[in-house]
Amino acid sequence: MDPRASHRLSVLSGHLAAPAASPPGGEVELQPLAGRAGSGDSASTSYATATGSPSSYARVHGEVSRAPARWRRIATVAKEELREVKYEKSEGEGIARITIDRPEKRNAFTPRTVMEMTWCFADAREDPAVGVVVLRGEGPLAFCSGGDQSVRSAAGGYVGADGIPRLNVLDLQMQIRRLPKPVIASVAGYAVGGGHILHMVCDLTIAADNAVFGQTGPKVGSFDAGYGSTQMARLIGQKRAHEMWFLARLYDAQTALSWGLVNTVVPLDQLEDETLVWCREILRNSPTALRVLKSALNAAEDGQAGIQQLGGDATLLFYQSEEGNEGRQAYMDKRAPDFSRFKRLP
Ligand SMILES: CC(C)(COP(=O)(O)OP(=O)(O)OC[C@H]1O[C@@H](n2cnc3c(N)ncnc32)[C@H](O)[C@@H]1OP(=O)(O)O)[C@@H](O)C(=O)NCCC(=O)NCCSC(=O)CCC(=O)c1ccccc1C(=O)O
Repeated sequence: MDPRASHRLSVLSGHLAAPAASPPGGEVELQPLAGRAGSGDSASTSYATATGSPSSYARVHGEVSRAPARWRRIATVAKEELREVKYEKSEGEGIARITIDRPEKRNAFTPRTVMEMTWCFADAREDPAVGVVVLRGEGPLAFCSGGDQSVRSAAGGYVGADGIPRLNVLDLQMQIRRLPKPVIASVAGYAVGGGHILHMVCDLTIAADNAVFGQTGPKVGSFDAGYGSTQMARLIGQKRAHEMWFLARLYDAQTALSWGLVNTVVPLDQLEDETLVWCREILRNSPTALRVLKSALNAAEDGQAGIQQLGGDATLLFYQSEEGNEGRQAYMDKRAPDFSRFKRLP
């Protein structure tokens, strides 16, 4: 563990020995996350204190529950049976979980896998009960090993049952970027090639300690000159991005953490729990704040499309305001709008 985190934890363990008063609902209590290996930084975030005792915020909110979720499997989405992806929602919690389900191929994706993921992400976006989406791979060996090379065609893409070559993962990347809810990549095992890019376009990445990251494109005659290059350079810097693409090496989870490619690293057997805790912590926060922040954090990188997303959020909020509705109502009433009661704040 990071020595700073270890020091903070030991300082705080004295203060946290007795559970804090539980807020109504009793689901949470303040206690250290014992045995957690992580970046240290994130492990200690909830406990950071300037006074030596838990802050009033920490006392009120406490730690989130680590109880297992109750997952409900959804077998059909958009009237299509899911064959290469598993889709689940947590009962009563607001978490949607999408699992690439081709472990025998290290979760490599075909055009069909990508379409199924697209349907699931669209469903998660539309469902008002969903507040956060998790993307992961089936089994401990791979998050995703990129495009399935056995269906890659010289005709210019990956080919499915319809015989049409596609690079539809590029649309999926944009869908994740523009989904107005947080998306977390939960990575066990290999995240390589197009699979590495998928985790990079997610908002957060939680890695197991067996996770391995890298691009293989130059070795297999492929590259991603879109987000796969630009987002990588934003995350880890130009020199490292050049290294990652030019040498096409694979890197372990600790290296990925030190490079800023992932948010935290946890033991493999804690990956699911830790991902749940992050989801639950996010779900406590204001959905509108999260939505606007996601747009804002992506706006500069995404150029006009990013500003459009952020601008859309502003319109959405304005449509909910009295001032916005005065304009609409006046039009419907066939009268001049009266905006005089709305202040021009400095
Ligand atoms: C992932 C490995 C490092 C794992 O190694 P190991 O644990 O030793 O397992 P293996 O024995 O190699 O694999 C088990 C089994 O799975 C098959 N398999 C694994 N990955 C793939 C794959 N990507 N395609 C097809 N099959 C795969 C493997 O052949 C084995 O099958 P057997 O029948 O048992 O032999 C290692 O497997 C590995 O290096 N895999 C290849 C990684 C790779 O090169 N991926 C493709 C990179 S290119 C890409 O993803 C482009 C995608 C794309 O659509 C795109 C296109 C254009 C622009 C942008 C994009 C974009 O994605 O952004």
